[in-house]
Amino acid sequence: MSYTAPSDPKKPKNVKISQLCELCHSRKALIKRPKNLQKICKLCFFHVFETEIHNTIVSNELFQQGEKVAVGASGGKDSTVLAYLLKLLNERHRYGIKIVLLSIDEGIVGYRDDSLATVKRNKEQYDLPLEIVSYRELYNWTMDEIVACAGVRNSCTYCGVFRRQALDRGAAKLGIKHVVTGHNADDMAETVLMNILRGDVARLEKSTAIMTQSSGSPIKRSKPFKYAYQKEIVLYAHYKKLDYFSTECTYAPEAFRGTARELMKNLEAVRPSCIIDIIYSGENLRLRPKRAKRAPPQSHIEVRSDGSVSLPSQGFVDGNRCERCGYLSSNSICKACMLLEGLQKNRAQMSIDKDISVHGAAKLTRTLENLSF
Ligand SMILES: Nc1ncnc2c1ncn2[C@@H]1O[C@H](COP(=O)(O)OP(=O)(O)OP(=O)(O)O)[C@@H](O)[C@H]1O
Repeated sequence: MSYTAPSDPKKPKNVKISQLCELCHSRKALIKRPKNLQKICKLCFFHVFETEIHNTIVSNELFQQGEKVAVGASGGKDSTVLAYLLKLLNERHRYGIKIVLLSIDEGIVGYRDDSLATVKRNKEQYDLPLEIVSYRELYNWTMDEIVACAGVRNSCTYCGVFRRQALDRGAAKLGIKHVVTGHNADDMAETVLMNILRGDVARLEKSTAIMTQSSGSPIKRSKPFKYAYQKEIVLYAHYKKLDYFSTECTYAPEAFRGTARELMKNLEAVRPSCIIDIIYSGENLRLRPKRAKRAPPQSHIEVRSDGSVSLPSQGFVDGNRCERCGYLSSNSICKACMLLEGLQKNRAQMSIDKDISVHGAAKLTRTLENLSF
């Protein structure tokens, strides 16, 4: 096939045809796309990455003109790129949305305080309003205190339940009904895999939805990065020189999620498309209709053998309010309040044990190790 000389005046000299970008055929390829191994230049990478996110937004009709949207901003790579890109695409394609950064301060010293400093800089860099809501003000606990009381094993469960509710409450405070998060394709494939491995069909059914809404809540959540590979998000942040916080959470990810993540990484190394393929499989799974007869509702918090926590399920009623905190909840008592109750009991028990302990710190350590809900 004959090669047509590019019209790009910046065409590099002394570059072999095989080294040229596979899309524009004029600039030198610098990036091997993790998604499809295509060799492309930096500008074409920016263009395809931004276009793919725009296509996801448009084809799923994520936004409406005039809508106020809160970006769940943690200061990490995903949400930083999301905030930057949404602002860019909103201006370029006139979505007509109003973007606000919404950060949750979980109270993890040496981690969240540093990442929040990044979000505060992003606020200035992108000229977007920022709202910060803390676990301390909502629950009177910080994650550091929760881990000291309940151990590190279930920290992700506490943090996940509290963060979901905190994002909802933060959005409600701002009069916003749509929260977007930086969950990416890797996160989604990992969740599908985890639910398959656990046989958790109820969660499996919902795990690939781009837009979700908790029963009883007026606030919807969406994931514009549903099809974006983590490695491409990192490359984009790197080449755009975005200011983000790259330290992992002080508390390790939930044991089983960590294993699923490792498995996903190994699969991706052999077959990069498997991330999208798993999402595609999840999207097309059709589960058998549920049988009318259901197991009696679980009335206690169960700790599974893999270390994860299962919360009791009750009859779902839309528009309900939690009897304790008064916030919208599909259950009579919301999950956050159930977890808080367990924590309060543990705190009381711990202080009794501490008082009567003859071995002081050793006894307290033993108590922490034996705690379960
Ligand atoms: N403290 C927080 N405040 C606001 N939003 C958050 C917070 N933590 C997580 N999120 C939202 O949930 C998404 C997924 O969070 P996760 O903890 O999996 O982090 P992640 O994959 O490392 O993402 P990121 O790189 O944005 O931190 C984030 O991209 C962000 O939109």
